[in-house]
Amino acid sequence: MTAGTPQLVVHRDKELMAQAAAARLITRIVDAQAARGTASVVLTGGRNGNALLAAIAASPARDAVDWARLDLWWGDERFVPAADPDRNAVQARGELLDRVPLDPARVHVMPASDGVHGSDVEAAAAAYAEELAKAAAPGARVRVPAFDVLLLGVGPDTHVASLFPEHPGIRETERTVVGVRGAPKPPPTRISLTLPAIRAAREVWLLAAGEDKADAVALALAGPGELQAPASGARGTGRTLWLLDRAAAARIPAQLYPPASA
Ligand SMILES: O=C(O)[C@H](O)[C@@H](O)[C@H](O)[C@H](O)COP(=O)(O)O
Repeated sequence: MTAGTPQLVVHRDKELMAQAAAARLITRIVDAQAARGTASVVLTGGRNGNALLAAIAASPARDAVDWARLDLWWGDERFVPAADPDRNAVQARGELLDRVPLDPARVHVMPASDGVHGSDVEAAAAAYAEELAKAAAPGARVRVPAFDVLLLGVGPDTHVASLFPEHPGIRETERTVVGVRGAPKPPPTRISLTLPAIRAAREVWLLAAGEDKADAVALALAGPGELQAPASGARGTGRTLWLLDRAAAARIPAQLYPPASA
């Protein structure tokens, strides 16, 4: 199996999926910190990403993480005021980030629409690209850190982060962050990492649960191409992992994955 080949893990239901993903993420962070002294994780918006964070908050094993030596980034953000409950960062704080001793300087939120860039979403995206570039390893081809784990929720249209089918952002090959206007999922204005930035991650984990994701998961794994199915273009340099519940996995051709785990 090559690094680009997705691995599928299918759980009984979305609650178990969130708990197992939380256990997996805690372990991955602890391992990265043991190996290199630090870890970096890219968070996703959406219900499944939030459920994963809530499961970490509820896990006694969360105390195994050295929270002060963890960098957090975002894969995408809704471009609304900083305190808006629609913000992915606000939701992440509510589920987990306010309950663990993170170093605030290592929590790299994407700019908000009431920040220094005002309503200029392109300037805001460029500022985030600059922040990522400053944290990149010297000589890195794509100017972002080598994220240990990059989380992505998968939308019912196969979008990931705020990269939607046939939208300009999914075509981006140079920039690491783009401003998005007219997104089909509200709110319409967003900031997103691009596929080149996503593919710089060591591990990309895609999360999908529920019957309404079954067609999207089957389509993305059939590999029609990233313009039509952005999720099919999301892969890590070392590993690409799809974390699913049975309902979301229901339409995957049986030959594509080993027997379900429970
Ligand atoms: O800002 C966002 O809305 C997201 O980052 C988006 O890409 C999300 O992850 C998917 O739409 C899946 O969302 P659910 O997990 O809620 O289905």
